[in-house]
Amino acid sequence: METLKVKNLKKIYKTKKKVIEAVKNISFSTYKGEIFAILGPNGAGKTTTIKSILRLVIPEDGEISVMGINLKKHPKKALENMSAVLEGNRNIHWRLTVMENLKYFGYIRGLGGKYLKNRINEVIELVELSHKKKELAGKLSRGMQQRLAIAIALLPDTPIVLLDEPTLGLDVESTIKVREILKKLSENGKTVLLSSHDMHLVESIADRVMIINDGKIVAYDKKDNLLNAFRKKAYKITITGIPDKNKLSYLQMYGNVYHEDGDTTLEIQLEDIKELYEIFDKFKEMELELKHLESIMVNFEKVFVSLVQRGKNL
Ligand SMILES: Nc1ncnc2c1ncn2[C@@H]1O[C@H](COP(=O)(O)OP(=O)(O)OP(=O)(O)O)[C@@H](O)[C@H]1O
Repeated sequence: METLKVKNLKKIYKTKKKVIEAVKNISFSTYKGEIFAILGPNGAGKTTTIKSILRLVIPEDGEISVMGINLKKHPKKALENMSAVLEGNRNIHWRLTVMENLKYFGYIRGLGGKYLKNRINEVIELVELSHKKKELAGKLSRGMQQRLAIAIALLPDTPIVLLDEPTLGLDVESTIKVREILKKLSENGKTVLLSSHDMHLVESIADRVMIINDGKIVAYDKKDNLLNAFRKKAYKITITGIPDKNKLSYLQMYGNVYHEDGDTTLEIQLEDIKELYEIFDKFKEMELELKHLESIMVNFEKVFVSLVQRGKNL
């Protein structure tokens, strides 16, 4: 079931000095029970996309619907279906305890009575902060504060949860905890939309990924498809021995060359698998002996760097 639909989103910021096209023309959908990650370098437009969905910024163009409800026409109704954890610590009150924070923000959101009491117990357990109920939020570790912010956002039990850089600045242990929480949310049928720089987070939990750069979509697919497409085109070729300088510089035109156990290894990325056969023909011609061929192990970081920083297409 489609939960969010974003079509041709455009957002321009105008400052005195310049006009910034933060989001140029972005379209995507999210579905029930999935973790959808927006990945991109600094300034790519991730936060702007999330804020547009939450109507915290008003886009110049595009259509957004939330659970089938048009956000522009029925903002209140559409927004009721989403909760969000934005960057920074402003989501919690440092001078209130964990419990007080949950009650306070629950009341602000119009929740109360039995529902709020039960829901507080559920979310506090989910984020594993039951043992810190009476602790001042300001005294918690950064990771626990983030878990509290997530718990607060979850109080209204909405079908969609948006998180901007949920693991930014967290240590490894807290990152793993947040990862587990997000996984549980998706297993419970929620749509989890997150933005991140954190390749490990995306690799470990995202179902689908949208990579954006400079306000535009660079890739939009299932995470496994992105990894597989890349895997098919990245190879490590070992050549027997160490060829002369001329042949070495020829190899270097193709990619990264290094020596290992008296042999020579070439790492290449191909646009098309056909190129591999052309390379083998050329090797024959140059009397280079092919010893071994294997696909390179790829992680998401490699996919990301290749797509964004080198501007290569899969
Ligand atoms: N309020 C604003 N006024 C002017 N320009 C802005 C504003 N907010 C964002 N921008 C600019 O819009 C572009 C996209 O910013 P955005 O914060 O959406 O990117 P991001 O991918 O979330 O990056 P980061 O990871 O650094 O937060 C950047 O060039 C940024 O400088």
